[in-house]
Amino acid sequence: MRLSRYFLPILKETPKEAEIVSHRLMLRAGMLRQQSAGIYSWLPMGKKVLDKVGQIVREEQDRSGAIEIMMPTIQSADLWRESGRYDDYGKEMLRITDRHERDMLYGPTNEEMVTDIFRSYVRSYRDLPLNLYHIQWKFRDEVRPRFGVMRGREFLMKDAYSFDVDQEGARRAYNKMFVAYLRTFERLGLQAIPMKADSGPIGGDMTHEFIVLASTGESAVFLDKELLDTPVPGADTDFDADLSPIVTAWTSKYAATEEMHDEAAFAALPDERKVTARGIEVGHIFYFGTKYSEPMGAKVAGPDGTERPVHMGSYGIGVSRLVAGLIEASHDDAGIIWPDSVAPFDVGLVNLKVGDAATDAACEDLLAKLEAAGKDVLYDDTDGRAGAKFATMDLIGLPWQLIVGPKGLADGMVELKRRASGERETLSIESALARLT
Ligand SMILES: Nc1ncnc2c1ncn2[C@@H]1O[C@H](COS(=O)(=O)NC(=O)[C@@H](N)CS)[C@@H](O)[C@H]1O
Repeated sequence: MRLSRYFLPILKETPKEAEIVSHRLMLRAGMLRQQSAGIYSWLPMGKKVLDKVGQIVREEQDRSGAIEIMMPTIQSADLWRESGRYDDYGKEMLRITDRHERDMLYGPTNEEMVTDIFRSYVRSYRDLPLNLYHIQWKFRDEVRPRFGVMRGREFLMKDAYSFDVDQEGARRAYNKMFVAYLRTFERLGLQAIPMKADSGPIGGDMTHEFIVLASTGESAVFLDKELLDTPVPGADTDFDADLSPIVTAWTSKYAATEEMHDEAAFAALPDERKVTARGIEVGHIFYFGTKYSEPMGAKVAGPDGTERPVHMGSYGIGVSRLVAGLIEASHDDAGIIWPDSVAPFDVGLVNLKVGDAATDAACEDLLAKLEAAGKDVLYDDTDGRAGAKFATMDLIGLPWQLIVGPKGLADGMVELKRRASGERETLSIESALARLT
């Protein structure tokens, strides 16, 4: 992509309304534009990252055996009356009426709708287990949306829903999602720790929040340092095997958010293992039994022929929140530092002397070769000053900068910079291509 033909509205100043670094950097790097409180347009580079995050989430859901669907954002209030949540949900729910005066709403989540889909087709335990998910926009009329997309009103969520014949089956579904979440956040380059959450009226131990440690996190968290070294299951994980040993390894050490913190238990840890930090909740998984299947009549006939309501769980990941979370976890004073897996472009190609025939030719050749090798390149072919070009590249956080100027070219050399380490290397064009492809 040539920068001269792209749409990258970089801001020179730091927007004063942005209180946390990810909000500041997303605005300055031309990724995002606020349209109204908590509601944003995703500009080209922001959209690219959002899609890459969503794709990694999708791949790990699919790997675990979950099946993708797409439910609408607008829902009928009738479904929510069946579950009894229409009145409970309060002011967070955006309630609307259509031209026929029918009560509708912009979905904050989809338990009722997915249960309606399930009950319309599934009748037998032989059709279980089943996990349906989608990656869809939600609306929650937060009283105080803030921190940019970290706490928005319209936000992108992956929400999955599992259906099983009994609690044991539901635990297996829960464990699959637990492992899928560990893999997802690791692939995003994040250290996300599962923490026991409040299981509410359902009770039990099957509810965890996945927390990314970051200084601007909204919640205080307490954990055993050994969790930071616990291995994440590999891509060859057999999701049909018993995953409980993995879940036990991650849940048998102390980890709690403020609301669940047990000071005495934490105090029992040796000092060198006590970690107190702030965290960002990037995922939340729940088992809630027959809470929706009972009132909505989602049931299956068991092996003995008797009908029973299915046992369900729901599993959310904040896809748009993750874009901000990634920046909180990976930035420096110069700007964003994207992990390779979600970077909007793989390489920033910088032409230090646009209009100089040799430099232009070398850049065109490098662009063609890198793209032919499947690399996504942002080529800064604008005629700005070198300093401004470097500042932009550091701000937008591409993993590699390939810098081409007439002096280096005279010796057949170019400069390669690794954004994360700041390491710069002068090397031949061939060597640079070899490093990048
Ligand atoms: N206002 C918001 N802005 C951005 N992300 C949010 C917001 N509210 C929740 N999220 C993200 O969405 C994830 C799931 O949301 S949730 O409320 O915890 N869970 C659910 O909605 C369940 N129904 C999961 S299907 C959260 O872990 C968080 O990462």
